[in-house]
Amino acid sequence: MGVSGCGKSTLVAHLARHWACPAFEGDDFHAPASIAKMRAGRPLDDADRWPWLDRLGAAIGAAVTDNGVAVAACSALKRSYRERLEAAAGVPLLFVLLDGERAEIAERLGARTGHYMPPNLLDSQFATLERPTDDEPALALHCYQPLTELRAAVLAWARDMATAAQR
Ligand SMILES: Nc1ncnc2c1ncn2[C@@H]1O[C@H](COP(=O)(O)OP(=O)(O)OP(=O)(O)O)[C@@H](O)[C@H]1O
Ligand SMILES: O=C(O)[C@H](O)[C@@H](O)[C@H](O)[C@H](O)CO
Repeated sequence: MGVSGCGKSTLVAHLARHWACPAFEGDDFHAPASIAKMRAGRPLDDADRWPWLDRLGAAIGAAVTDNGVAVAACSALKRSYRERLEAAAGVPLLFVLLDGERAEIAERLGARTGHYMPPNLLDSQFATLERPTDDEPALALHCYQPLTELRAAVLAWARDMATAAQR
């Protein structure tokens, strides 16, 4: 989870390779009207996001039921979005926040090509972001770290969470 361009899709691809598990790209679950809205430089609102979270959550839930584990790249900016996603999945979810400074993420977005999300929506992404609090099953990492370090941190944390859940 995290704002546009923080590195969600990149990390998810690495984790899916490691776990040999299904991977979902949140961008693929948006309604065409939502993609058009973002492309036009207008941020999504709650009404745009609820059905999107329901579709993505259902896909995650089905994959976890079949496979035991799945990973997904989803902004999940507000706590209520994370709760909605988990309710739609029907299985416990763990969240990894890729956090960073606006300037550095803006630089990454500026360098990225072939994506519909305009960099000028970054301010609204940060304004909407509710960082997970201590009572959420979430790990916060700095998105500037090399991917190998991000992956290692997630794998170690997920192992600990799985062990704790079995106790
Ligand atoms: N750990 C990293 N270090 C350096 N660059 C990275 C890292 N992770 C991702 N990037 C680069 O940052 C850009 C954004 O990454 P990515 O598309 O994975 O972000 P995202 O959060 O999935 O974005 P969106 O939500 O807009 O789809 C890409 O150009 C990617 O190559
Ligand atoms: O909640 C949102 O506003 C959206 O999910 C956006 O974050 C984009 O879909 C995505 O991140 C692509 O850049």
